[in-house]
Amino acid sequence: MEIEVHTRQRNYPIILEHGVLARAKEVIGECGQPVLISDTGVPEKWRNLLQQQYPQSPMIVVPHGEESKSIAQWSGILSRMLEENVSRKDVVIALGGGVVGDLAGFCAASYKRGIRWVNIPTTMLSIVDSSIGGKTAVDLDGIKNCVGAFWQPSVVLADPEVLSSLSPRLLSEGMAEAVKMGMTHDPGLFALFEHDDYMDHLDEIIYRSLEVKRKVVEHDEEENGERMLLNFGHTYGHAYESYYEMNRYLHGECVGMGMMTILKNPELKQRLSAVLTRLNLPQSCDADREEICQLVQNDKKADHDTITIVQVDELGKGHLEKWNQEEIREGIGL
Ligand SMILES: O=C(O)C(=O)C[C@@H](O)[C@H](O)[C@H](O)COP(=O)(O)O
Repeated sequence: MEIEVHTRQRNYPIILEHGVLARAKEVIGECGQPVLISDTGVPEKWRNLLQQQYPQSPMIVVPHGEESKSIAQWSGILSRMLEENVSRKDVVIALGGGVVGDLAGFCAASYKRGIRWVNIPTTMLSIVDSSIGGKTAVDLDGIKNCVGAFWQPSVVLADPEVLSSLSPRLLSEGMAEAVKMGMTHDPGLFALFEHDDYMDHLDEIIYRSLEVKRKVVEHDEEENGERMLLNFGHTYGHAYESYYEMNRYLHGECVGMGMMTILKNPELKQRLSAVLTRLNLPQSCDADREEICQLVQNDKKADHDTITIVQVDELGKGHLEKWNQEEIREGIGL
């Protein structure tokens, strides 16, 4: 199945197809001398499957984990690309989860003022969420995604087969982003998680999430309004990630806790809690609340005294609110 994403920067297809990684080269077509970027967390069989199709291309493999989304890794990869004589006609191919996509995408966005890139997500989180929309970034001084650019990929290859090698924890954290999109935009998507057989609907979960994301990105490519809704759960979620120095909880786990922190409607909160329990996702943590408030106030999206947060009072209808310092404190029960 092909989903076409229309943006001002460029239009591109998401190819959602079982087994598409095995025929990546055929689908991608002419792309100069590609540079492959992956991480040590991507099983060798997937890396080999891509490398076999591009035997002449260098594959740059960074260590697995959020620490790789750094200025040091970014600059190291750019130097390597220069060394490999990568030209403006060549293409970066990212194979991995959100970290690889964000890092490789930002390398593509910044190298020689921007070259094409292809994203091949290998985690649930990156398939349903981060691989589309063109947000590329690295972290700076503990602030997530502080340095980056909107740089849309040229093709996204979403192959659900790669999920077979994912741990249950990684699968669940990715589901958290799909749950989020259900909460803000698609009650039917959320409802799929309210039954124990949700894994039987994996393809539908992926498709519906991609459709939510596509529509939002098409309406608001650079996050001036509607796209902010995709930040549901992220304001406190990013603060939890920073508090634990990006290594105790996974991104999706923090988003789950962030949604529970911010949600006020008791009935919805109960439904979300039941879904998170089903997915084995944490709902709260022992972070110091004063420090969390401080981190929220320093969020890159805070606007001096206020921050725009996303609230959901009715399932499928996220809305934006401006919160001041006091409301941020109240939000976490201080
Ligand atoms: O694509 C978007 O827009 C999103 O907000 C998706 C988020 O789930 C994702 O975590 C995103 O990378 C966060 O972006 P940021 O702008 O808060 O750094």
